Amino acid sequence: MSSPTEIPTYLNYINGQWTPASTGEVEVRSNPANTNDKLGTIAMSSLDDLNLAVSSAKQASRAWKKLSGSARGDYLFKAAAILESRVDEIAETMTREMGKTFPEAKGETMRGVAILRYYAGEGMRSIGDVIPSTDSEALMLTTRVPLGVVGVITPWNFPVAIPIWKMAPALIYGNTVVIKPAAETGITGAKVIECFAAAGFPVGVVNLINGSGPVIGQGLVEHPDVHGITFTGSGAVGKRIGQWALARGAKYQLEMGGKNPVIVTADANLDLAVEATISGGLRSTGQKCTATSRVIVQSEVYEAFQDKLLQKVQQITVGDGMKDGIWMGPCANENQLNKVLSYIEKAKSEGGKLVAGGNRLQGEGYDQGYFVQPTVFSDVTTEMTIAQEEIFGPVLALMKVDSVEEALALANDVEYGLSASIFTTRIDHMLSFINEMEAGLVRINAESAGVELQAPFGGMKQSSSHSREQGRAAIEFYTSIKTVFIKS
Ligand SMILES: NC(=O)C1=CN([C@@H]2O[C@H](COP(=O)(O)OP(=O)(O)OC[C@H]3O[C@@H](n4cnc5c(N)ncnc54)[C@H](OP(=O)(O)O)[C@@H]3O)[C@@H](O)[C@H]2O)C=CC1
Ligand SMILES: O=C(O)CCC(=O)C(=O)O
Repeated sequence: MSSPTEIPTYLNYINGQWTPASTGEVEVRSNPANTNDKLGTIAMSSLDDLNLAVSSAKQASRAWKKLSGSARGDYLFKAAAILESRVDEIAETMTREMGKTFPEAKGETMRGVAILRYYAGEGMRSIGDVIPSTDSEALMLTTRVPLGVVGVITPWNFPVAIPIWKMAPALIYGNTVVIKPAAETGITGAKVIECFAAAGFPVGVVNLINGSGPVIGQGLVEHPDVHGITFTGSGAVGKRIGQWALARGAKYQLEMGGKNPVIVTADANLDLAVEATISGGLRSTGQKCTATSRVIVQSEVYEAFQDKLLQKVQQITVGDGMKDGIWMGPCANENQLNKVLSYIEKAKSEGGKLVAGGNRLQGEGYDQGYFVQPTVFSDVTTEMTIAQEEIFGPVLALMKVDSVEEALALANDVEYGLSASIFTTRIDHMLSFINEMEAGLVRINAESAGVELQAPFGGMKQSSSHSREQGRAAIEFYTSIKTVFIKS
């Protein structure tokens, strides 16, 4: 642990240089498992700094887009190798900066490596179609061109994977990038960019600017030289970003919240369903947009499922994610802790039956951190706040239904539509679920979280701007189609 006078300062990365903010202001980052542990400071930038970052990205754009896809891919392969070589150090920074356990942080960092390699390969794949022309002497085809400068605004909950799954496709398809990571995880963000810098990307192709959302985030969205904005975070901020971007004709992509259900039918393998509910709902302290938060169980197995679930929940070890044997870390920050505690109080006052947890953890090892017990409510009904709003914490709401039809109606009775799971052994239930569930990601006999980098990811309803990230789907956002007609 460093003393406050020794902590390092993480600068912006603009035009190939590590640069302090013109304001001279910094913000200290501390460990949510132990707030006495200070990791370092990040720059709190101004719009002047942002203008420099965007102008550097704009200047780099012409030469970057002229490179072949395979040449751009080589830079991504180099960044992947460097990130992989620093996996332990970057994962430890992530754990100390936002609380996720070290094994999870390591898994996420390796996922970043895999995403970089996947998109490096994209530089060699087809980007268009040949379309028969009505003129037999002409050739008609589509190609794709980059947007130009892409602004990337990312949250704190996946501080390596999300920046990379936005930057890697932006770069491989020929865009230059200005990223503003959540200030909450500005140091992890800076370390990711160190890997890009060390990979030797041409000056200005990748720029990092730390600062607050309302200043730097909004400034990026409103900047006339930023042609595309990709955002993951809250619905409230996302919707405003969409409006600002639309108002000036910029392309935008928003990934926002979820209120993801798991349906457990009477014929389900209950042990499997319990494992997946715990993993999907409580890993990362429930701070995933894909986290399970509603567990809709058929009445025949409701009591048996609840008993098994509670037994497993009691075994969860909560503590500092750097320690061996800890399964669940703290909430990422004080706001998150307070948000979770207030939803717990609301659930109690609205008639939810608290059957596990419900409190902030106190005592040795807990007092300097933002720890909350894994919490389960039973007898939750759909009009209750905890059945409707995203909590982003380790809280599960159990709901009882009499039929699979009722389960599906309940599962769809929210404004979100990101991910959903069903546990069943019956093919007719699987098919009803696939057809009727209003979610971008439907999973059968598997937890609601867990995204594969090569598949499209995104939500329906209020969960996204209806675009998809990751896999080949990313090309749709990061490029424009150009239709070409050639005749001699
Ligand atoms: N879908 C998901 O994966 C996520 C969902 N959330 C949900 O949002 C809740 C609140 O979390 P929070 O971190 O406050 O989420 P925000 O939506 O505020 O933050 C996400 C990103 O947007 C930036 N931002 C904030 N305000 C603006 C703005 N006016 N213009 C442009 N960018 C802005 C933030 O910057 P900065 O933080 O540096 O100010 C951060 O980089 C969570 O409890 C959870 O419910 C949160 C994170 C991820
Ligand atoms: O489930 C996952 O792996 C991805 C979750 C995610 O994208 C998010 O929480 O923002």
